[in-house]
Amino acid sequence: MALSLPTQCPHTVNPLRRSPKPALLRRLNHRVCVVSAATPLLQVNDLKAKIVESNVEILHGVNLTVNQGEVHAIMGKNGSGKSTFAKVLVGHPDYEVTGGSVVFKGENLLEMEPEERSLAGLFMSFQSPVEIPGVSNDEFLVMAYNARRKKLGLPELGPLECFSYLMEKLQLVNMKPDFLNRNVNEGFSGGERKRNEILQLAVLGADLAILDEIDSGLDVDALRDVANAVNQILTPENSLLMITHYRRILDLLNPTHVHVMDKGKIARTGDLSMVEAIEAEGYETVSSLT
Ligand SMILES: Nc1ncnc2c1ncn2[C@@H]1O[C@H](COP(=O)(O)OP(=O)(O)OP(=O)(O)O)[C@@H](O)[C@H]1O
Repeated sequence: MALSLPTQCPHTVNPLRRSPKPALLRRLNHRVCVVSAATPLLQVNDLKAKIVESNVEILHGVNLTVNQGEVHAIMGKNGSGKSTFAKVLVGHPDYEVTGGSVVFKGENLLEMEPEERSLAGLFMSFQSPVEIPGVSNDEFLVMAYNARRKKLGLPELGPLECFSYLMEKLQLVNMKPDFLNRNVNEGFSGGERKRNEILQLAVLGADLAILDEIDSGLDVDALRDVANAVNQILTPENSLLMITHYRRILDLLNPTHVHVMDKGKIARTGDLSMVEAIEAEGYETVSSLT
């Protein structure tokens, strides 16, 4: 079966979010669609990258533009390069960029160190969040948050202000305060680690949040909490790039764009209707069009 072109405008308003500033209202396929001012946040052009250790190229020319206020989902077969793409964006040392460009907020992202990328407003939640033995969650969050405030030219928060700020964010992700005293991810269950990643995102804030399979291993209540929190974190000024295999989270986060990655490239871009076709027919449907 051939995939049809999107029947839904990729800029269709997410009812759970504040509307982007409309530059133009257009009626398309009987749906009202807000075309945003389209301020680019991330511009990836023909990005190629290899594994440092083996010299094997995994990304063979990725093209992607994420504008402010957009929610993008990347799907694709196991091993198609989704996580590699996300890790290359945050500067993971296992990979070397061999071609192409990445511009983030008008700056050459590839020239920045991983820490600079984070301070510039890029956040990534890894598929398997790591433990940081000996560092408590609250110490870690306060240190990282104050570093980001410093970068933004804001004064650091003192212990009392930090405590109330962290409590507010804990409530947002529906986590118990005990988690603040525990070492980062040490002894956390798989689902607790994922929730803790969203706590980090809520505390630090981000212009672009990359969530790699944040939904894997979450029970239904945790998935709802995580999606609610992410929907509250999203504004018309920031954006989300999520990697997922499942429709459940897409229904909760209502992406403006859905991409399918295949063999290290974005093979197809559409909307949620494309996910229905994939679920019915599998990824071969998409591959056959590339
Ligand atoms: N550091 C590495 N060392 C060896 N092989 C790697 C490394 N990183 C990625 N690969 C290989 O690159 C390919 C793409 O991996 P990647 O994790 O990006 O896929 P994915 O699309 O995220 O898959 P999944 O849906 O299973 O999570 C795979 O074949 C993987 O084995």
